[in-house]
Amino acid sequence: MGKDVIVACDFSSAEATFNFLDKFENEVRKPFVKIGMELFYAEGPSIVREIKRRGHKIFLDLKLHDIPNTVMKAMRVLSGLDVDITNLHAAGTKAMMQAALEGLTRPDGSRPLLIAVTQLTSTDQQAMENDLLIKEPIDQVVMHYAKNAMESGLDGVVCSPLEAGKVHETCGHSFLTITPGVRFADGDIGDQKRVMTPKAAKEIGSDYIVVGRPITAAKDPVAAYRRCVEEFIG
Ligand SMILES: O=C(O)c1cc(=O)[nH]c(=O)n1[C@@H]1O[C@H](COP(=O)(O)O)[C@@H](O)[C@H]1O
Repeated sequence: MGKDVIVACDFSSAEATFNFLDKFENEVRKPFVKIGMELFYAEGPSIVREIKRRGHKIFLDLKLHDIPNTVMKAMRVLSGLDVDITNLHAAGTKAMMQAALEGLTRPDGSRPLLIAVTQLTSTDQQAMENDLLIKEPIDQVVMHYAKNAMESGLDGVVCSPLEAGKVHETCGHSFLTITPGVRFADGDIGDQKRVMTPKAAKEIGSDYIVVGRPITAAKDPVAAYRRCVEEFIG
């Protein structure tokens, strides 16, 4: 899979999601779709099958974080869904990540890509220090979690584009960086803290950008998607 723009379909129903995806029917590049907690909790596994049937690649973003046995068994269930990428929190430890990988691997050896969330892009240094009591600089924490994920056999991390270059330096260029926290230069940041433009994310070497509201809340979502593709892929 090459560089791509992943569209976060943070909607509360299948109807709203398909109304949105219908707008992209004539696009040459079919959007890579992220299904997150809101949509998955509302519609269940059937939404994954329906979006897949329409020919979209899928990143199932449920951010698992629990004891290793629970995550292993949950991942075993998710391995029955035909998704391309799924994720968990690196903070769950290496033991949890290894158990997740075991659960996600199907009897024939195939599996979706497994990606670890490092520090959420809505977290800044101040929140890390005050709320989480983590005193190290945020990029060092991200690199440490990225190394843990790599040593656990995962395929990459979710981080801010700000950290993507350093993750590749630390973990190699085939270790994927999937980067939310993306905003146009003239856009509203909202609850995100560590942000970059699609163009800057390209320059720093992100493999995928994840973009939600700048596309879903735009007056013309297709134009906003094309702008992301143009800036990030060219
Ligand atoms: O795992 C994620 O996708 C994720 C991790 C992270 O650190 N930050 C983050 O924003 N996300 C997701 O990326 C999307 C970003 O959406 P917007 O802020 O609307 O562009 C949301 O669906 C988030 O759940």
